Amino acid sequence: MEEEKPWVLISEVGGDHGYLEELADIVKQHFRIICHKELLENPELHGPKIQALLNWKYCPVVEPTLLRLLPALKVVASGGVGVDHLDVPFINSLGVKVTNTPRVVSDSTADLAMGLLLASARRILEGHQVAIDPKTVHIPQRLMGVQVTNATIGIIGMGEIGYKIAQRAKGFDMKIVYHNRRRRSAEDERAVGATFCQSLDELLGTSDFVMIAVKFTPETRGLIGHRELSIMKPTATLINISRGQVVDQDALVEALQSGSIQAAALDVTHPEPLPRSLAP
Ligand SMILES: O=CC(=O)O
Repeated sequence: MEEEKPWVLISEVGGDHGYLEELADIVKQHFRIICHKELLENPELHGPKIQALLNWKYCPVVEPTLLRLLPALKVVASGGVGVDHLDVPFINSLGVKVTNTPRVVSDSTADLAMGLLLASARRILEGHQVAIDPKTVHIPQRLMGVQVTNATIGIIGMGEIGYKIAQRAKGFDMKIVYHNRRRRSAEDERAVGATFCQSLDELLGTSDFVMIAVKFTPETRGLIGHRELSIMKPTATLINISRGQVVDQDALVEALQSGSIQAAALDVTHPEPLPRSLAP
């Protein structure tokens, strides 16, 4: 019976930040869904029934004022790996657990990382522009791009996703170097042909593609700034699949404008989306 299902709060079904109908239908098999708007219409009535809150990075729903309306809440279940959009200590202090979905998105994130690398190296977006806009001047040499085969990829952060990127890079005959808090086992290194760089600077100075795959933490905030970008080769590309805040964005814009690096391929920015003035 519907009444017996536990109540779960989600932002909305549909809309910009909401759940797709078909996903909400899966949730409905196990839960009674209540949306944010419905809760706020009568928080005294609905708030105490809610035991779970479904969330993900783009869902700006978990604030202290909201959580205080939910005395029976047991879990905030966040889709994806990163939980940096949540104040985990505060949520835990209310006796509420926070869960995420590690591993589920690792393959697709590694695929995307390679997609960005290839799109940038092979000028796929520029080629698309030429194909769809007859006014674009077609200078074939501009679309020649840079070679991926035999180029060096430097992976910063060799966790689950970083390692999967290395596996893919091996398939492209790339030379792989990496920097990580902990060195991977000799067996892991051998399997993908990766060489450990004790120093980040060494990786930055030798890589044609610098791939940022670190977790976003206070230690990795601003990891790549003016100094780090200045060490990179002028022909190098920076790829970021971590979080926008890992890179000093002003420094990156400057490095690109001055030609101190060649290109950047970004899955993440800060803020997201970028204001029109900064968007490419
Ligand atoms: O950005 C996506 C994630 O953290 O899973």
